[in-house]
Amino acid sequence: MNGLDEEKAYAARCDEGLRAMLDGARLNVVIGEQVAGDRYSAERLGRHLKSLAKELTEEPGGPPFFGRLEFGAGAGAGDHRGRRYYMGRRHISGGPGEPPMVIDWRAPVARAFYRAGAGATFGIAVRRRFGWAERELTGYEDEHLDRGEDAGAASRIVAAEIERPRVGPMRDIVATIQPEQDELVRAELEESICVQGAPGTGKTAVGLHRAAYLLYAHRQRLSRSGVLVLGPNPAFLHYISAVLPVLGEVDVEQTTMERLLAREAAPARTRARTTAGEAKGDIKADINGYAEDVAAAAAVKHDVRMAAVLRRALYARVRRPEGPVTVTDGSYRWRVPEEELRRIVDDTRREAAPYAVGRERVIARVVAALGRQAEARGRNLDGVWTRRTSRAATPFVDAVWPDVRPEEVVAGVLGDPETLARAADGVLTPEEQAAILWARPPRTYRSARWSAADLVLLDEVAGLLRRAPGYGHVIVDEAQDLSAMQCRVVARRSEYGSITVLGDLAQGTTPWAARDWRDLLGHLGKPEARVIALTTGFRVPGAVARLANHLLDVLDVDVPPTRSFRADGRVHVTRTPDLPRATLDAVREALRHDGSIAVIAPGGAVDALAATLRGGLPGEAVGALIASPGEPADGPARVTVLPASLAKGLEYDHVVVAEPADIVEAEERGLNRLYVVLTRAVSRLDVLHARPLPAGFPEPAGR
Ligand SMILES: Nc1ncnc2c1ncn2[C@@H]1O[C@H](COP(=O)(O)OP(=O)(O)OP(=O)(O)O)[C@@H](O)[C@H]1O
Repeated sequence: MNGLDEEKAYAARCDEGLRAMLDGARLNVVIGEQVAGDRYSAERLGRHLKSLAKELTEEPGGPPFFGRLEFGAGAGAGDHRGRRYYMGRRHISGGPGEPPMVIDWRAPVARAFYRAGAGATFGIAVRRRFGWAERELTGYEDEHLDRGEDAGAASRIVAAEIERPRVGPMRDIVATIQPEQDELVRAELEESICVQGAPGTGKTAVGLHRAAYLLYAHRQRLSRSGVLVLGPNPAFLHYISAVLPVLGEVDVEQTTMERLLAREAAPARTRARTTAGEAKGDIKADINGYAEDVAAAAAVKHDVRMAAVLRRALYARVRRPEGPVTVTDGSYRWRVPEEELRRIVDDTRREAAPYAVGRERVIARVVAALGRQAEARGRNLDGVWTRRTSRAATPFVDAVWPDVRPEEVVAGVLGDPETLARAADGVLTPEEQAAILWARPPRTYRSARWSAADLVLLDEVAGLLRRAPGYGHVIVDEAQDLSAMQCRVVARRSEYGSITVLGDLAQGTTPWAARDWRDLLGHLGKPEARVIALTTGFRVPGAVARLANHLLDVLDVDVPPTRSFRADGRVHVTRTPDLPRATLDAVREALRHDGSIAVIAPGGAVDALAATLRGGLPGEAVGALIASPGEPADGPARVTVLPASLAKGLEYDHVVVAEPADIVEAEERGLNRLYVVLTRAVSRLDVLHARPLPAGFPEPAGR
């Protein structure tokens, strides 16, 4: 048998091993349900075994391994001296008493697979990478690290994986994680990190693999507290949704800021209208019927000063006690004098506990003061007495420290000029106050119609009222677009956990997008987080990277340019008098190649372009002419038409950009939007324009 046949035979044994594990897990579920001593333990054991079986069943039929390590006999190999390990997406057990057939890519020894090079071999003699076509093992590549060989990223198999045409949702990168990415994936759970990465450097990939790694390394802790992944929009979530399940992790919550807030909010808040405009991040949406000042209102609502305004508005409800509290208790009357009540309220405020906790404390302290008098007269202070006295003291507490809902506070601020003026005095200018005031306030807070920005304000107040439990780890993608107030939403959910912040200052497109990571990290509650730059692009080819780097010069952000990993690919910039016709021609040309195709245009032009393409393309390509990106392109239909505002985070083999000048002019950070759009291309980029190219766009000559 030659080497490849031997490896194929091993792969076949691994498949059997995996099947045996699955059968065993299924059997255990059955036995577990029958053998447990009592119903409680039967249920617990059953649940545990079922989740193990589910994890195994979620495993798609991918290759059982992607790499192999052979450690040398030298001291550098430590405990691994002379051993051989296969690396795969998941662990495959050997027979009883035998070592595992495949080691999980997250196990400690796998670190050597990703990081070793001729400079630091980690004791490895030979690193082998396997090439697969679907389930068929097609070849392998050896690097004799002990002889100074180190193909690194120039490995044929690594290059083929990175340059492959893209179809459907995002895939995992476990076979080809690069050393600088692995460092981030395996950063300690306690450490919060911020990854500034140029387009296509693998930020999203790193974030998702970090989630999978942390769940492996800290399973118990994180299965209690949870891991949350926040993405920019539902299309992006759809695009990334398959990665973690493929890695065996099915319990990670992946959502957007709006969905998180709408779900966690009280029923009244879920009536928030997230209009199509707002979902796109286009804040010209109609909030409370007054479209004109919406951009100005959103800018103020997302400003961190709103936190101070809301705090003041909430605590303005706390009143100075007037008069004593008296409670009749049988033939006695107990009395707490006004002076003592004032002390209780003042002391409680000084303690700065959440508002609802403060209220509980005031009740408890008033009851304790009454109790001291009762006890002195020999009363027995049992539970009944305490409950009755608490009830008697409640009208007083309602007057000085009222129970309140977040909706009441926010509606008070947005709906009543006087309340707002008091809370915002010296914080917001009169113009800013006018910008956020409802012109037609609702009759009560219950009938208020909230905007996406209002959800953030409601969450801020909810956070002032009581502390939310939070997550063990939060991963925030496209974080540069978060406002200060949105950062505080994340901070509240990761106060006792850590975060991974992923983003690119050059891709900031919201009016409040960050220009400096330190400010943003401060708002996220992790000012000390390490900021690491990734600069090697694995998506865009060299020609696209050069074009994007040109644009970077005029974007006014301090980020390093991209170096493309790839020499292939091409860019065509074409002036045309007939944009729809030229788009159709470009898509026809693109259909001659493999992979996905996107036509990215200003929002207003999408419908007309889609209609043109539908009219001019063969039937089978038409099925996927959709405005919702990220959906798997089934069959031969491979074309997506999407607005520039939805392109963030996505990638397509062939990208046709229609009219860059219109994309730039459509919004305040239009040039950043264009930068995002241009960097979606994996292989080929067509830029079509009828109007002159926007300022900052390099002249076509020379490319
Ligand atoms: N080590 C790697 N091996 C193979 N493919 C990789 C690697 N790193 C990244 N990629 C691929 O490169 C592409 C870009 O990665 P990803 O989307 O994570 O980048 P990003 O930095 O989030 O990009 P953007 O800022 O543009 O959204 C993806 O297809 C990803 O799978």
